[in-house]
Amino acid sequence: MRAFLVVMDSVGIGGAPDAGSYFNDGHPDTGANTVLHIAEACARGEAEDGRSGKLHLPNLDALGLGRAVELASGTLPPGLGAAPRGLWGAATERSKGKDTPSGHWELAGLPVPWDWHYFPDTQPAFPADLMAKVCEIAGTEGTLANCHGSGTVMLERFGAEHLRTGWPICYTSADSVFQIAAHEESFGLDRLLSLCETIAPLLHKRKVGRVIARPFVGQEGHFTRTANRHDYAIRPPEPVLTNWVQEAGGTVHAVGKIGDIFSMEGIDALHKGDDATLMSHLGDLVDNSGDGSLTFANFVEFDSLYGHRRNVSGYARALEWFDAELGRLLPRLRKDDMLLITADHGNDPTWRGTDHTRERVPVLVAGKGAGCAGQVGFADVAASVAAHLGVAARGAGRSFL
Ligand SMILES: O=P(O)(O)O[C@H]1O[C@H](CO)[C@@H](O)[C@H]1O
Ligand SMILES: [Mn+2]
Ligand SMILES: [Mn+2]
Repeated sequence: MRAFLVVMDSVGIGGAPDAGSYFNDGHPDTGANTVLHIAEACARGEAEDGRSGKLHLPNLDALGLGRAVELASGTLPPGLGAAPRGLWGAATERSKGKDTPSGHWELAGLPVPWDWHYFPDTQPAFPADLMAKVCEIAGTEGTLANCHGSGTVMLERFGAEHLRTGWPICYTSADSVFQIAAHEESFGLDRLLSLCETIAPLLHKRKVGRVIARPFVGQEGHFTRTANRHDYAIRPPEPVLTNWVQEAGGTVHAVGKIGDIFSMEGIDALHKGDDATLMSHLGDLVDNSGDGSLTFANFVEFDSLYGHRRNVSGYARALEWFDAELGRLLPRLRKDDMLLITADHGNDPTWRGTDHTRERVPVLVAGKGAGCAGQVGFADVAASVAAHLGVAARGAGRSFL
């Protein structure tokens, strides 16, 4: 018996009761709904780049995706809504944060027990003592940006100046993050990573969730970010699902960003790469992982390549790719395995701004029961995975199995 917990990063389904307390460009997230709005854009023929027509997700829908959107938000997305054959529901987050660590920690049984520190959307956004420390560690006379912004826009605005001055580009978002972009060759990748690692404890002490290194390459007008991004995240303050499973003797495989998000807490093996590579790692683990193991996977490209970039066609393509891959994975599960698909927050590509959107998320379970689990909490996911593996859950949730 094994468990596969798969997070489709940012694949929200609307309906969050507290969406009005979260913002994009100063406007509340009320009404944001990632899956519904993508499906509606597809049905209107407005997502035709590299794909065509209605959103086609037969495998996710057969697990209950369409019905989960309806349960979460009251509207059935066009093209979805088949009668689910497994156990399905919608989960509501209670942590005060619509970012990746908040979502994943709560899915792993630990609602965030504090208020994250967010930097104000002012210029400068960062306190002077912090920037002085960055300069001291980097050995530069100054820094660039010092504001809220989208990473690709930051490179367009400050990339050339960065090459001229050698100063690191420091920016943030609606999340509790401190991001540093620097050129891999002219500034140096190792130097950027060591700067981020050295400054991280100072930020963590102030309850900033993550320092993110954002290396890039290229010349003015053609800057591109590389896969060498690295997140330095606060360590979860209490044991989470990965620890519970590991302490009970099960092997824990982390696929994708999971290692970073949990600071490697309770993780035995790490499998990294772009989403296509991660899917082949997940396939290998479905074929070969041992009895009692937990595989915890995050597929980030929905969010990083399409959600933040407000690219509706790209997001639809990524969903359709994932769905087709899922169709190849499901028949390979063993009869007592459970595969649970969920998400960590929303990132509605039709919404204003470039930040995440506060939403409910789908809970789609293959291999374990059938029917509607109803409205559940994020932490109930951890309790259910633990229950399936026969491991004692110590978190805030209750099993819906
Ligand atoms: O715009 P980019 O640099 O992709 O940054 C995004 O990525 C961060 C971490 O997921 C988010 O907080 C958002 O700022
Ligand atoms: Mn995320
Ligand atoms: Mn994101």
